[in-house]
Amino acid sequence: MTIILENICKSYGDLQVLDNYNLTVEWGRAYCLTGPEGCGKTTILKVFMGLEKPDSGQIHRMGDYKYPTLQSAYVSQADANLVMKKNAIWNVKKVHRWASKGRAIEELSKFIPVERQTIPVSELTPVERRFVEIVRALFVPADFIVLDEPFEGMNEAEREKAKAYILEIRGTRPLLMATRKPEGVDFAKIINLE
Ligand SMILES: Nc1ncnc2c1ncn2[C@@H]1O[C@H](COP(=O)(O)OP(=O)(O)OP(=O)(O)O)[C@@H](O)[C@H]1O
Repeated sequence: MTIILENICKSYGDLQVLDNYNLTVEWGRAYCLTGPEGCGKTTILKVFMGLEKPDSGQIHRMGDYKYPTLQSAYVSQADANLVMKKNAIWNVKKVHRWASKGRAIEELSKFIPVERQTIPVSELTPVERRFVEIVRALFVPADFIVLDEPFEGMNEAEREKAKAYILEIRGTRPLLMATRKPEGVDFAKIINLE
């Protein structure tokens, strides 16, 4: 399955963020969009997932004649998918009605001590919250993996741990990520938007 963004244009008011942008994402491949703050990385991820509608241009989801969008495992920037007053287990479990609490604890325990899994995620450190977002996103099956600044704030050891977890669960699914600084991103083709 190949997903192609073709001649995508997107503006917010007077600000043109994407001007005839093209991207081909092939099955089994990993890509990392990089570039300075505000250059349009998150916008591309959202257009790719079908969360933002482009002003013009085509999105080809080949082989996907039945569904308007594909299912994405999405790690959003700045913990946008987390409910801050709820705990980590609740945030992971809510991703799917069939998700089991036992499995949520098992996965979270790879990154966060059990006693910290039951406090509101607002009281976790920013890096712990990144781990919750990653576990949450990868908890249920999806067609592809989309990561927006997944390793933000992490030291090298934390990043390597998160990376190994993501790559193991990912299998052969396509992966698209975005980051201002592609440090340690040796698993993806770097696409510089500058
Ligand atoms: N919903 C929106 N309404 C108005 N402006 C927006 C909206 N979303 C994004 N923008 C603006 O579009 C530009 C591109 O935003 P985008 O989030 O895609 O950039 P980015 O490269 O991901 O930046 P960062 O590195 O900060 O995450 C920015 O100037 C941003 O302020």
